[in-house]
Amino acid sequence: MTAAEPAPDSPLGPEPGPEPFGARLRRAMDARGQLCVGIDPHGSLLTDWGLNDDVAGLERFSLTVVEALAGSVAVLKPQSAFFERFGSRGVAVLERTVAAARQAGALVLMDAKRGDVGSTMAAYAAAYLDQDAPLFCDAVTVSPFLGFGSLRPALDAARISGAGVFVLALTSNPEGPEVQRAIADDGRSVAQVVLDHIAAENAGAEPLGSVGAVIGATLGEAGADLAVNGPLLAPGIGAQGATPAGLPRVFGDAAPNVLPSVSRDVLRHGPDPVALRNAAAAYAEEVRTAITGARAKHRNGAGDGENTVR
Ligand SMILES: O=C(O)c1cc(=O)[nH]c(=O)n1[C@@H]1O[C@H](COP(=O)(O)O)[C@@H](O)[C@H]1O
Repeated sequence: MTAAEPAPDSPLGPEPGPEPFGARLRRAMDARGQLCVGIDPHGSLLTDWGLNDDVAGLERFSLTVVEALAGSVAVLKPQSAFFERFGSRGVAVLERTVAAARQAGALVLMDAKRGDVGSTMAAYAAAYLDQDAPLFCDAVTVSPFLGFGSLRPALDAARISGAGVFVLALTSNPEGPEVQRAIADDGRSVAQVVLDHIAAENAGAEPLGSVGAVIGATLGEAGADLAVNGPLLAPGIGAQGATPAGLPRVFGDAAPNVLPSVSRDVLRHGPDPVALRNAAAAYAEEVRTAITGARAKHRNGAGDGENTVR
């Protein structure tokens, strides 16, 4: 029995669990727009902001982004690597960044891309998806390339704590296809196998499942069935060359569930909080225009549909 289930003989029925991540994300995207801003404290950005590339600079940078954006952007996505490079003091800054962002009303997606054998995956789940953990987040990115089943401890922990899990499927980097487009024994691509597992996890969830897929906005077209009933994190906008206008072509009918993500192309506007906020708001508006425009076109019978090819 998991912590979310009632005792079989309980006269009280099930305790209401925490609200699932998918429902919280849907509400946040409806209220704030479909946009995730990455907190990626590159050394070069710290320098451009007039900060030292040290722990104090890291903290100033990260908390400035939180202060500027956590009240208006649906999701903030700290990239763990940029904090880990400073060792335990960097991780302490990451803890404070996550806490401040959640406190200010943003959902926090930890970009950690963890993946390991199931027994070790349980420890990663304990690190990010247990409500009592110092680094507890609303969601975390994970890698399925040790087999989707190896992610089970994270999927179970997320369900119990009302958190989300974003599974890499078709990443934005040019090296991804050699693994992700490889064809499995049954004729599906590896990415499609991952997507089908995600769809099974999200079956019946309303308004949106809590297991997401990572699909690069850079792909041009997905070439996979993206109907997973879950959020689709779409990194690669801005510095990697993708644009909000290109989203309908990649995501087709799944566009309402897309969470486009931008890091450097928003962060470069700092340290002025107003400039950061304006840059994020401009992206959120571009996304809204692209997605509502594509829906209107679809209603008039000219939908894209490229995303449904297997
Ligand atoms: O999981 C991710 O967020 C991710 C997946 C992916 O396929 N491509 C990708 O760029 N990312 C992350 O998204 C961010 C992109 O940053 P920018 O290129 O500066 O917008 C980085 O933190 C990447 O690690």
